[in-house]
Amino acid sequence: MFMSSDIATPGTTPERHIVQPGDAQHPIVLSTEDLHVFYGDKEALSEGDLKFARNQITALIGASGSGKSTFLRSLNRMNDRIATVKGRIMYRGVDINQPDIDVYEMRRRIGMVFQRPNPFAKSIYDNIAFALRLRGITAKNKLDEIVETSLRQAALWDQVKDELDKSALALSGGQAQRLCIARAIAVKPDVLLLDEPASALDPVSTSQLEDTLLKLKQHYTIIIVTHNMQQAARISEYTAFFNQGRVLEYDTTSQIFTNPQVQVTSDYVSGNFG
Ligand SMILES: Nc1ncnc2c1ncn2[C@@H]1O[C@H](COP(=O)(O)OP(=O)(O)OP(=O)(O)O)[C@@H](O)[C@H]1O
Repeated sequence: MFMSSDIATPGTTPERHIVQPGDAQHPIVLSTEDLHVFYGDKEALSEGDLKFARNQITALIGASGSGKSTFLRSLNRMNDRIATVKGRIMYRGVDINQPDIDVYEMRRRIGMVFQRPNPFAKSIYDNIAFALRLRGITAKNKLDEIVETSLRQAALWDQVKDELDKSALALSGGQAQRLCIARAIAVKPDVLLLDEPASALDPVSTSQLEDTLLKLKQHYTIIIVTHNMQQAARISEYTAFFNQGRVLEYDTTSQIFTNPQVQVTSDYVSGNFG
């Protein structure tokens, strides 16, 4: 089932065009309702009500400062200390933007990978085992199993399996970013948020990361901020176009790139803006 809402007067292009995802095969896992984000008294995000469907990749695109990271970071409450986030963030029927939510546990379900790879100054193995031990998993065979599975899912196992004791700081940028993905998935999240995860990577590492994400979507719901249009087109099913703190267009990625309904989206994806 697809829900569409346009705001337009006859004979003009719409100001906004929102087609939300979701069907029996891809039910909605996460959604935002009446979301507003303020830094001090400045409203950085006002119209960003989106739904995200299971086992799909959604790309968030838009010019610098349009609100993509603000939106993404709100989804697992990374903005709690720096911004006021009003509205509902519904995760599997629960509003996680409520004060009584266990934020630590919520972030286990909704994990995040940042722009710059940020491995801990520990061994490759311990980068993954660290959070597991904190959660009470201490049996060596269990830790070994999860470390291996996570590294395999992140497409890093074959490259590092013989040097798990090596410092993670010695990995290349692309490998370090895949280690950060392995670390995020080791705690068995449901949703993965990625904020420009390839911006510090070379083209080969970027391509490997994209292949990894395409495999990971079998298990996770993925939301990715990217400035790279080709990347959004290559990997995502849905794309949201942000402009000045509002989502102006949300639709299937093929529609956004081949037949955008809003003029500003069209200008942006064709490179005439931003
Ligand atoms: N910590 C902060 N304090 C105050 N204002 C902020 C803060 N972070 C972001 N903003 C402002 O909020 C608006 C949206 O910023 P945001 O980083 O979400 O945009 P973006 O689309 O992710 O940009 P970029 O692509 O450059 O990362 C901008 O006007 C920005 O200056």
